Amino acid sequence: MDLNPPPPKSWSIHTRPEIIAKYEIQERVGSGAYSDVYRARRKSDNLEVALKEVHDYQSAFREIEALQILQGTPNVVVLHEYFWREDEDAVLVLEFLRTDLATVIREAKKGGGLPVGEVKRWMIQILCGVDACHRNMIVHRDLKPGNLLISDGGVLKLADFGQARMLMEPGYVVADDNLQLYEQKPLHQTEINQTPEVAFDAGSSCQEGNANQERGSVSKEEYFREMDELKAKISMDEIARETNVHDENTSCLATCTTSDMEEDPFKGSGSYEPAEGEDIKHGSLTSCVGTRWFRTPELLYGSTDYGLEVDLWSLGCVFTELLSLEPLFPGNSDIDQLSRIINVLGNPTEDIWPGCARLPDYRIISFSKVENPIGLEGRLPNRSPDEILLVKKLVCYNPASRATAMELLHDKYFVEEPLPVPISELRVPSTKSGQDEESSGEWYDYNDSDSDFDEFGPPKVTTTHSGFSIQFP
Ligand SMILES: Nc1ncnc2c1ncn2[C@@H]1O[C@H](COP(=O)(O)OP(=O)(O)OP(=O)(O)O)[C@@H](O)[C@H]1O
Repeated sequence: MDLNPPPPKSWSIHTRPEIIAKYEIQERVGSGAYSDVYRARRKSDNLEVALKEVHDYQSAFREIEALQILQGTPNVVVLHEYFWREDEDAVLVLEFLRTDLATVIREAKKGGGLPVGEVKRWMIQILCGVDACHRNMIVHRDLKPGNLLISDGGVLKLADFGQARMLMEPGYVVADDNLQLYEQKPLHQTEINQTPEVAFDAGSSCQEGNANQERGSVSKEEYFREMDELKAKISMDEIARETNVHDENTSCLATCTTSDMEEDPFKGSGSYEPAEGEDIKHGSLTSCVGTRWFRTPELLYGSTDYGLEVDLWSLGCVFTELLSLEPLFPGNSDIDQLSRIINVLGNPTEDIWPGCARLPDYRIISFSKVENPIGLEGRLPNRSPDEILLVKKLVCYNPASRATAMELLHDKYFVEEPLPVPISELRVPSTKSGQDEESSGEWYDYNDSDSDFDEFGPPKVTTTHSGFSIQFP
């Protein structure tokens, strides 16, 4: 007897003729804030794929745009094609990746740790993926172990570009004097899925008579023209929606304006709204991005003109987790998140982080002086000085001081013994287990445990001309 309930008939993906004509949908394998993901087989050649149905327009647009630009990059998930008809959710056809780095970490914790050679190989692959994004001026904004998917052969791929932003016009690629290392990155070509032809369903299907017509690969110019048309269409829709989205200068913490005083001031801390209302031309981005545990201090203090460096902080948190098998800053609210960071790194000041005092929420929330911050050494007690140094290059207050992905790829850590193991020797879990941030069951393990927030006692809230200020004793 089959104990699994039949899938609800209302799932729109099951009723889309253009999709079921080409793909046999097998099971739902995951869901996120804006999407449902299904495992499926392409009928023509039996290829296993992931169908990601994205329920948010902007998130779908961002993911498609970023993945198109990054196509052919070995450490970024492959987008085979996508379907996007008017008035329906976008469905992205992605290569299917069975597991992720969160599962690797969880398994390692159960099974006695990760050998240094494996840690290095995972790190190199992540760095190659992030470097490819940053060369194209794409900021991912949601790097975390659960978004680093892994193929059966051990190739790690950045995924979930729903919050990604392009910081420059498409086509801009950062030059690098030393491309050699990037090209020589020690990936095994045979293990890399060949990038398939990308078919554009969106542009054609929006036009009468062309629905569901694949057109094969198109030139870059044609692609950007299509994207421009799509953007114009989206912006019309957004006008209607922007009346009730975040103000572009409003941070998660800064939901605490005077008019919101009757509401819980920490309400915004769990909010991961898509970055609507952003004005990239004027350098204004939302600070409500990413998953809290991996979110930078500048975002927590409400910055709206940040850059690629936000990914580098997240990368440092991921690396620390690979080394310690514990999340570095598992905050349970944005304020708790900041307090955990301050307990490790000390209070941020203009001396170590020029410009911090000008961040929107820097004066709104102040913490008592932490006399003896435990430092990253304290969070990585059994790791080598080289490993701690590597993490320090990323997990530092001043965004300008964070090392780039390319700089880290050149770090001597990766060429010293023990050397990174070949990809074929990585131990790859055969399935995925749960999620890696506060929405997961694991969150409860951290929720009441060592929250530094508990130590602060009740905050003192004072009304100011711009809102209010919160002082922790
Ligand atoms: N290509 C893929 N192959 C296999 N599983 C995938 C693939 N892409 C996504 N998934 C799984 O589907 C789930 C949701 O995917 P994803 O994180 O991309 O969606 P999201 O709505 O953007 O999520 P989030 O809430 O993290 O922003 C995750 O568990 C992820 O591991």
